[in-house]
Amino acid sequence: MADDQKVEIGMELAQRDKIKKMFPWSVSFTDGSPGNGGAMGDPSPDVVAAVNDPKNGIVNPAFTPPSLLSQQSTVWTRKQQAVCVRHAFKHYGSKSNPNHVLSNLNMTVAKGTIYGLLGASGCGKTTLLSCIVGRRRLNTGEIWVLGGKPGTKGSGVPGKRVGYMPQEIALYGEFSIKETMMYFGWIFGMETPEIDDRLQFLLNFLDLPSQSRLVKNLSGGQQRRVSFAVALMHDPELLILDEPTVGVDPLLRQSIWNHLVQITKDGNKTVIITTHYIEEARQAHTIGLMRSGRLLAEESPQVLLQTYGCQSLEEVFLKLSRKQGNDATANNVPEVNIANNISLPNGKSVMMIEQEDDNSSCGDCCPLTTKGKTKALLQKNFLRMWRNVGVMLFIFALPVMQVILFCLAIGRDPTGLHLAIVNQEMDWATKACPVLSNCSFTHLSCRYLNSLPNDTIIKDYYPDPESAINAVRVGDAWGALYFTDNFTDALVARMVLGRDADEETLDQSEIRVWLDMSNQQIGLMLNRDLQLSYRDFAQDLLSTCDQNPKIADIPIQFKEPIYGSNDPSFTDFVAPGVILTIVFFLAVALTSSALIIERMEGLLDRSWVAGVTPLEILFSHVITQFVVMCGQTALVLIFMIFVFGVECKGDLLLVIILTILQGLCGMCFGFVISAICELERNAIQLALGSFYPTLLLSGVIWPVEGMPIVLRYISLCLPLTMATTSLRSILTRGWNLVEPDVYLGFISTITWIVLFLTISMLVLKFKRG
Ligand SMILES: Nc1ncnc2c1ncn2[C@@H]1O[C@H](COP(=O)(O)OP(=O)(O)OP(=O)(O)O)[C@@H](O)[C@H]1O
Repeated sequence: MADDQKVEIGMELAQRDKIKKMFPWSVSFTDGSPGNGGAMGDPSPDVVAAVNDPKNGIVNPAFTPPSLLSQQSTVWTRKQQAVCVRHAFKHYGSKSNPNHVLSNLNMTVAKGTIYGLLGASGCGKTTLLSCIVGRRRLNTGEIWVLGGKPGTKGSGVPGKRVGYMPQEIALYGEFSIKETMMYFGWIFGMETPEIDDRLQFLLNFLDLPSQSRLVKNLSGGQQRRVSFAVALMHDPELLILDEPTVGVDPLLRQSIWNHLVQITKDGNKTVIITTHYIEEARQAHTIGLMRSGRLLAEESPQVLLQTYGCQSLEEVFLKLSRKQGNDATANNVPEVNIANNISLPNGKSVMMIEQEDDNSSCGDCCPLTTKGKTKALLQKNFLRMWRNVGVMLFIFALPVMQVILFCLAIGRDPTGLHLAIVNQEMDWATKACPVLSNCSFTHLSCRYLNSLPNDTIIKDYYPDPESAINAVRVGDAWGALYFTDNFTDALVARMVLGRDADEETLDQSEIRVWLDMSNQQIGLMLNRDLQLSYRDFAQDLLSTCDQNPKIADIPIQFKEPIYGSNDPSFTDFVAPGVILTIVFFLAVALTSSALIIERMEGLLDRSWVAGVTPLEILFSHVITQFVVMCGQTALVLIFMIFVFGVECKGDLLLVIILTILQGLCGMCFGFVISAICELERNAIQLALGSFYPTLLLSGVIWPVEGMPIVLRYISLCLPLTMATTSLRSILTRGWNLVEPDVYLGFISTITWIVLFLTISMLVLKFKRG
């Protein structure tokens, strides 16, 4: 050990004794030896005063520029450290198969210094920084940042006291450099002119291209510099930079380091920086050499070089790594804990008093104004949408297209259906219906055939029943009709004789039909048309013969329906559900990946670290989506009701409100997906996967009353079911809010909105592990 170091340690010990004697109840010292560490409760004002009192031979570096520090040793309280990490453990993966990344790591960053965190790839540097800025939480251990634990009121994070440059680029590609700066500047509560000034400085300093260039069009190195500029934007107290010099040319790298040295000179700014260029870290005041989740050493570069007798920091690192490797092989991994004995820029050692933070001393960490942040977040959401033409088209063209396709493709009666007809009364050779000699009309079979709707049915004539049935079998026709050669006489006899008609007469007067019922819609429609045509034919016949046409009817008379029409269409039944499904799932599609994309690009974390809360992020998305939703709802309803004439008997305002609420509900469901899923792929799978079950179970395409009883209850619990019933009641029955069927749809939708929002809030809040 060098002589001057021995002297310092002697001085430190003397000072420890001095303070211990003065304030034995409130302080303790840690020196890395087991059992000699830990916090000791709140500092007494006397301790703080004594610590700051030059008469005690103690200087607080928070108030003294490191460069001006004298030969005295220094005692710091935890409040005066920029960052302090104690016994940090962090693992990824499950408890049964954990990947240990931080293992009992201690780290102390003195205020007003540059701390270079060095280590091999994958040793846990980014994880450590993520925990410091509150992006992740330790499994055990403690972290203090600027006097408070990350995430608490007293800490600098999240908030404007910290500038964070993550390893990912974490910038919005659709933004120009200026828009990027505006966004983060507003989030940090800066005024626009202030941002402009700072922007000009950063453009020059970091040699950035024109401020109007879009970030996505910049080179990788330029993007990293913009990311660095964002961290510097608000001139924070603590800069945490994860590899800011990657992809930066040596000249600019040097000027970045010069800048860092410059800003830390007056002792008010602190920098933690990771870099793979180990030698550039010589300019740091303290170097933390990290390997396998712990610090091998934490000292000034000069002390490290001297202590290990090396020419370069790389050599020191290799030496320490080998040493740790050997120790680990011997199953005796040493814990290098020099965190309580910190080196200052002037090469002096500093002791630390372990002292709990005082959260009330928040000072300048007051919350940022929500107004600026909301402005920034809203502008960001709209700008991202506006710059992305595909998204814009998706947002407004897709609902219109879906409505048009629905109205054109669904609910209309099929046409052009082939029927194989065998009419043995007809002249097969001429395919003509001879006029009866004793009557003014043709055979009744021909007359009946003429009454069939021509647009629906195409008549194909066959000579015998076998060939007609075969035509159905091979798919040439949807059904076969057979008239006996005595059909007309038999039918007349049947009508005249009534109940006295014999079996043969009844048999001969029957029209025999074989239908292909493999397609229910077509089968049922042919069945209906054949029967309705018979009724018309029979009524016509009876009136020709001066008889009451009513005799042809079955004795059930359907009066004018109370709701709907006598000829209801499938479109009327499905339209309400389709309107809501379109709006609901478009909202799901839009939002289900919104947060994931930001999270994957590191943007969500960056905004969080800057002080944006999950609530504010959700709120900004809700507002943006609401505007979009109004546009989509207007388009869907205009096309459905005014262009395609879907009936709306009720209050249009209720229809609009319910549709918008359903859109909001879909959006909130999208947020839940977005919050739960890590990957966009998973979110898409979940959103698509939920589409069909919801559609099938919500009574959109088939009445809920047709489901087994258990499914009915499940169905009623889904967000679309009651809303669909409600909308259907408004549109087709003209009901208003006093009817249970209507107001239950509103209540169910609002309940789901609240539920989804709460779930996404909770997931967003507690997800960071
Ligand atoms: N989200 C995660 N889930 C699981 N493992 C992770 C996750 N993030 C990091 N790891 C693992 O933790 C270890 C440390 O990663 P970290 O990114 O902290 O290293 P690093 O020192 O920053 O590396 P580099 O210098 O290459 O950036 C690595 O083994 C990495 O694979």
